[in-house]
Amino acid sequence: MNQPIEGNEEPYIYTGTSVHTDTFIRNSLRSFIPSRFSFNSPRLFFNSKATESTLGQKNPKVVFVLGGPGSGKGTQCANIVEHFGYTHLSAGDLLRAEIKSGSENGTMIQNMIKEGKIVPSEVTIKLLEKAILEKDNDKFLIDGFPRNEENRAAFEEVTGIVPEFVLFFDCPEEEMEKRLLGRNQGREDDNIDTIRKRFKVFLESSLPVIEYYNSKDKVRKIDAAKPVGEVFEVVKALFTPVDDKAAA
Ligand SMILES: Nc1ncnc2c1ncn2[C@@H]1O[C@H](COP(=O)(O)OP(=O)(O)O)[C@@H](O)[C@H]1O
Ligand SMILES: O=c1ccn([C@@H]2O[C@H](COP(=O)(O)OP(=O)(O)O)[C@@H](O)[C@H]2O)c(=O)[nH]1
Repeated sequence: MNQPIEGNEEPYIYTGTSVHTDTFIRNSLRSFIPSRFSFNSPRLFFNSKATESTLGQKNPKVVFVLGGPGSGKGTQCANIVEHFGYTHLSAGDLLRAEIKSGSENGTMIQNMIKEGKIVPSEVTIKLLEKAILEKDNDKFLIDGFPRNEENRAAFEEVTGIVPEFVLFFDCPEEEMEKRLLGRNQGREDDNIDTIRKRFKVFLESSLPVIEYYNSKDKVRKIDAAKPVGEVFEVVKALFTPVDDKAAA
């Protein structure tokens, strides 16, 4: 028992079955697993994910909150946090904090935001990962990310996270424009020139992400042009477990 099979000198790491069963599985898998996977990292096989997650053991539940600039994402996230115990991570807030912290990427991020452009995925994903690891919670609202297909694919690849669902706040441009011009948070990008650029980026780059998730039946589209309370009534129903609804 427990003798390595001849010709198999690899260290035994996987502890799920006996050595023989494990060696048999590994030898059987060897013929069709692509060579880029290392047999020294059994976790890559016995995990359902294609690559090792940068989040280690953490496997949080994530809801993406998407919608045009000014559609009310931040406002509704605050309500969801209060009622349902999620942690709110706004990608835009994390990027603005990074500028303020004096980081080496600060100037680049500031210029991108001023132009309404999408910051490189690598930067945003690192900030999101760090925030997820820092918080002692396993339920996150990720607000304003992914903003393009590259963001989406890179995040899934790096973290292994697939969202539970995607909240999409659908709002006409005139309404969003009015809200952004009245937001009054001293944001450098809430001026009419940058707002127009952000709308264009939303239509060209962010809507395809929503279409992608729609094709996977993950999008919950909400009419965000209504007053805050009415929008939240609809949002609330999406977060309330089915059992609770039946009991109510
Ligand atoms: N349903 C709503 N009706 C009217 N104003 C709203 C509504 N939701 C948000 N606002 C206001 O519009 C502005 C933009 O909302 P915000 O939540 O910051 O949007 P986003 O995070 O999508 O950019 C804020 O000043 C907010 O108070
Ligand atoms: O994942 C993100 C989120 C935000 N941004 C930048 O931050 C700006 C503001 O985004 P935020 O979500 O804070 O505000 P919104 O435009 O939705 O009102 C965007 O226009 C982008 O320039 C980015 O590059 N990547």
